[in-house]
Amino acid sequence: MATTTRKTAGKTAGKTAGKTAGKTAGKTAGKTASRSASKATARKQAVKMEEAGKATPEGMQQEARQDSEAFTAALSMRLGQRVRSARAARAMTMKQLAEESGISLPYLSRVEKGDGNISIAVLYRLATALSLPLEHLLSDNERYGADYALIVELLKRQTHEQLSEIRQWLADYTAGRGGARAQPPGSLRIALIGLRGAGKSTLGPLLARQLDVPFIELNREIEKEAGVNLKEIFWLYGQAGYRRLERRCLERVIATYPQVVLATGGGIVAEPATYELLLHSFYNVWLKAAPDEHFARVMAQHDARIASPQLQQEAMENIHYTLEARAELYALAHATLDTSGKSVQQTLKEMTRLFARRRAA
Ligand SMILES: Nc1ncnc2c1ncn2[C@@H]1O[C@H](COP(=O)(O)OP(=O)(O)OP(=O)(O)O)[C@@H](O)[C@H]1O
Ligand SMILES: O=C(O)C1=C[C@@H](O)[C@@H](O)[C@H](O)C1
Ligand SMILES: [Mg+2]
Repeated sequence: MATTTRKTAGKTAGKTAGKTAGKTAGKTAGKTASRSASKATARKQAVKMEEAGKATPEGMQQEARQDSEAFTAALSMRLGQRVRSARAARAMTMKQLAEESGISLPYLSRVEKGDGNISIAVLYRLATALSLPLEHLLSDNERYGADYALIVELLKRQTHEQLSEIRQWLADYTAGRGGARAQPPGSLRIALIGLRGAGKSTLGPLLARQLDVPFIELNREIEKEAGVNLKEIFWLYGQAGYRRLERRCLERVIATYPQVVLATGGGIVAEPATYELLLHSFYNVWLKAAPDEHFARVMAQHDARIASPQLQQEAMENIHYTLEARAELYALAHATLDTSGKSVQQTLKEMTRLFARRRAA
């Protein structure tokens, strides 16, 4: 009885929401003739993107800059295809899915055709009715084949420690199968990672001199590649453009230097594909410091730029929350050196000891 009541209530709420969403979408589309014409053009472009294989996240991001309507249409189409194929895999009719999810049949039909500006609440109801995690409908996992979804499920059942081992094992396994990224025998690629003021640019050249290997500052390589400075790169190409250049330059450093000390940009760890490549191809050292120390060091370097108390407060807060958000990622490094309360020379000594041990091992 209780279940029936809950189901009915859910259905009614769902139907209303679905209908409203449908109506709103309908109203918007039908408002003016020119709007529906541009919608049709967007859909045509979306089909072209699909045919040209550009409906990948990267392709869509590029296209998005050119035409955001085509991007939205391509996204809706993909979503519709995923709903349709998940429904088909469960041998559910459209009517059954509409009933189970509490979404009106005409609206579901539009969603499946890629013609519904679907809300997250409706999407959640569809995912629940299909007994799928919400992200399944949003991600482009189908690109990776049927094994991928099963591997993800397997991984979800592992502990953090087991996942760490599995990642390492996978890295070795792919390297053993000719992965070009592995460190060749005798190679000594060291990457320094950490937040602003960690000491990557200060300690990097000192360590490289001691080990008698080249020192590379990744941000300088990125500037050389782009032909403009970092500030202009962000201004011209945005964060995503910077990340693409970062990836390309990292690949070039790997291909060029079997031995190197690399100072990375602080945000490299937030880009999973690039960070995986870095972890895979370098011995990574996290230069760790307390947030207050990061702040004091950055202040000492740029005090003219953050002179007002309000800006100082903002900078301090920024360091705190960025470090908190990245700590788990930085901690994946092969070694961590806590530099808080230590001089440059003390930290350098610790690094030297670390690599003497590694070479001896
Ligand atoms: N133990 C220490 N290790 C490293 N640097 C230290 C230490 N103590 C003080 N410093 C000072 O902290 C500053 C570190 O700045 P540095 O530019 O090397 O950081 P970074 O990691 O390259 O930052 P960014 O991400 O902004 O490039 C330098 O001025 C350095 O002298
Ligand atoms: O910590 C960061 O997010 C960044 C640090 C810089 O080195 C650059 O890599 C970029 O400005 C981003
Ligand atoms: Mg630096």
